[in-house]
Amino acid sequence: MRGDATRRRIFVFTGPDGSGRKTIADMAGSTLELKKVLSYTTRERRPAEQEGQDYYFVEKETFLAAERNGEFVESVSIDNHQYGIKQADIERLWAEHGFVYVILNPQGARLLKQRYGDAVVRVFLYTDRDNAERRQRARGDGEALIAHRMSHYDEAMSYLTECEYAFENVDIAHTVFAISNTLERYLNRQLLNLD
Ligand SMILES: Nc1ncnc2c1ncn2[C@@H]1O[C@H](COP(=O)(O)OP(=O)(O)OP(=O)(O)O)[C@@H](O)[C@H]1O
Ligand SMILES: Nc1nc2c(ncn2[C@@H]2O[C@H](COP(=O)(O)O)[C@@H](O)[C@H]2O)c(=O)[nH]1
Repeated sequence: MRGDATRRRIFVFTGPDGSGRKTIADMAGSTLELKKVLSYTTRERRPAEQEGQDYYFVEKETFLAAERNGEFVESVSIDNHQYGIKQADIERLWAEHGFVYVILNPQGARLLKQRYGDAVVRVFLYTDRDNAERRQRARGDGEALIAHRMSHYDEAMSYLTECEYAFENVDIAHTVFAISNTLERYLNRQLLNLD
């Protein structure tokens, strides 16, 4: 059975802003056929984003009611917006698919690890400050927002040593290949355990 405790893993992609977490997580997730656990957020949807594919976009009142109801396994406030992952979503996808992934900031990654222990495998992605800034600028982010995010760069980087794996994301294809190889071994190990 795919969802039993020995086959459940949640791969958490984390790291500083601009390191390429979303890009790499979605490519590695697709390569390894992992299911994505979507976050709920109160921030506005960006033009390129789709409801139910990038996030579940909800009103603040809806988010807070779910939070009071204990539905989130972790929730954080970033730049006055709420973000969170629901326990029911993780457990449903575990039951259906076994191997899932999420994209979280280091604070959320830490909370998820506390909650699910060995089922959580954290993949820390990083790049140097110049690259992180350049990438945000290249996608059109404003200077004030970039400066604000970069003020958290050192704090986010300090989480690297707590994570199970860390990869410098220089070349996208190379990074996805290295991560997929690493996590593939995880999936195979689980398959062998069942034999
Ligand atoms: N190795 C890479 N080389 C060049 N550009 C990259 C690389 N990885 C990602 N990018 C680009 O950098 C930008 C930021 O990537 P992404 O959105 O995946 O980062 P993130 O860590 O999720 O950051 P944020 O939370 O700020 O969105 C995107 O435009 C993406 O296409
Ligand atoms: N702890 C959590 N962090 C989350 C969640 N969903 C996204 N994120 C992180 O938020 C920031 C901003 O994301 P953006 O899409 O608004 O640019 C980024 O660091 C994400 O990784 C969540 O549910 N919990």
